[in-house]
Amino acid sequence: MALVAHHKHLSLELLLDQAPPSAVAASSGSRTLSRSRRARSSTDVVLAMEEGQPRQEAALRVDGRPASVRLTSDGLTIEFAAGRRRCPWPSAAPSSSSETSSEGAAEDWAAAIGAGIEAAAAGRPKSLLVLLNPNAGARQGRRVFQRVVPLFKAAGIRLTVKETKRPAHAHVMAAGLTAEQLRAIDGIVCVGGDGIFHETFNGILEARAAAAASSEPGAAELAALLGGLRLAHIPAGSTDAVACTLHGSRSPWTAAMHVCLGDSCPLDVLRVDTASTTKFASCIAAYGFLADVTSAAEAYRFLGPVRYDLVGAAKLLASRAYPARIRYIEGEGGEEWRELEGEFCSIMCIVMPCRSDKTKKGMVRYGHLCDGRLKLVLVSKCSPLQYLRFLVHMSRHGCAPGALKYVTVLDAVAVQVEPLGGTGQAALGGDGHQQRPGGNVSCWNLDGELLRGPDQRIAAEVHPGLLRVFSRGVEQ
Ligand SMILES: Nc1ncnc2c1ncn2[C@@H]1O[C@H](COP(=O)(O)OP(=O)(O)OP(=O)(O)O)[C@@H](O)[C@H]1O
Repeated sequence: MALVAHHKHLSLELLLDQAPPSAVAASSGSRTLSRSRRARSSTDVVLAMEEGQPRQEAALRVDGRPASVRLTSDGLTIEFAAGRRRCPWPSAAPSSSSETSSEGAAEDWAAAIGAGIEAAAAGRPKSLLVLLNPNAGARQGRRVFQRVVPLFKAAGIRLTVKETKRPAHAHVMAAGLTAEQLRAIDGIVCVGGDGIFHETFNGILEARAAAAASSEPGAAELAALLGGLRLAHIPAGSTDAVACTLHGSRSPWTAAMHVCLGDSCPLDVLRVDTASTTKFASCIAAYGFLADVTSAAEAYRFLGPVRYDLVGAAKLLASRAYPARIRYIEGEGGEEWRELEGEFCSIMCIVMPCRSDKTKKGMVRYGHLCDGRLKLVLVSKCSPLQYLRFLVHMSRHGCAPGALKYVTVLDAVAVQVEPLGGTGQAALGGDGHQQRPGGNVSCWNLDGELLRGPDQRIAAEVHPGLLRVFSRGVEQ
């Protein structure tokens, strides 16, 4: 039995093994069961039922995307996501409401369609933990989240919301999730900037590694539950490179829609080891210019996101270069370590394309979410004007090999960096770097979070698909 809805812009199809009994009895051949009326959207849908078309699968899809159904006093309400050319998703899920011929028929249809959705939408989450940073970006985290809550409600998703109270709180909350708490959720939604997403997945991966290494009873289950979690980023921060890269848009509705629809894809993660700690980055590990800007901008947080532009301009004029020794294994079938040494304004290990308002096509234009590689970008010592040229070029075209003489771009799977300023050890001062006898030492910036500590030598390696995220990648 198939339920088909016709509309000039939409196709809606419900495929069921078995029709609801009373609905089948009420129909003969192909007939219109109910007529639609204008609801919250301008979409008119006519539901028609066709008999004698046995199908193997059960699904309710509108334009190929899963939809949900609710039985209200008005009749059936079918809610679905419709893409638009300029804004990928609408500001609220459009719905179509249909008047049914009788209350009994409406109930039968609601039950049948609901069963179809259950069967078709196995990947859609039912319950989510929300970690919200109210101080992210322009302190609009709560307001942004309230605007997308109706989407989660429409999709029938239960939300448990926890706000962060201080830096690193998301890390602690994620790392402290018990097996019982994890069994009750299908994923974690991070609301804020790249920082809260970074802290959350670092907490998850840290707890997962500890559980995997433990022989305690229940540790294996805990590791499996942590490994099965999907993460989402609803953008409300300063840069929001994670959401921009996962969905090609900085829209919170787009990000929320991908969660509601249960989209899922693997994401590469960079493991960064220092002598004393292990951290993970999903976007970028950067030494030099970016870390100096992030570190100095901390003092101007009250200015909001504009602090990065102001501090960035000052750091550009100062244009520091840092001596370092770099070893790397090339991405294309490489096994041997290669080595180079020099003075660099910037050393960047870019894991995902890193799209943002400043680099709309990505810092790495043709990068992937899960290709097991990073782009090693080395900007050799240069003048402020040359560095500005690099920034403008990267913002327009991304980092590509051979584009600028003083910029080296390499495909790699593993990188080791040893700062050679002074003793190779940085004691971080207020502005993130400190003059040493023998040269300067900067610090590492992982997804916008500074890697504090005296020893800035790192060994970094890409772990393909270590995380799962609510995304389908960027649709062209
Ligand atoms: N309640 C809180 N109060 C103060 N800081 C917090 C709070 N919750 C999280 N933080 C910290 O805020 C920092 C930035 O968070 P986030 O990335 O979400 O926002 P952002 O505005 O985009 O920040 P950034 O520009 O630094 O990336 C993180 O280092 C995090 O530890």
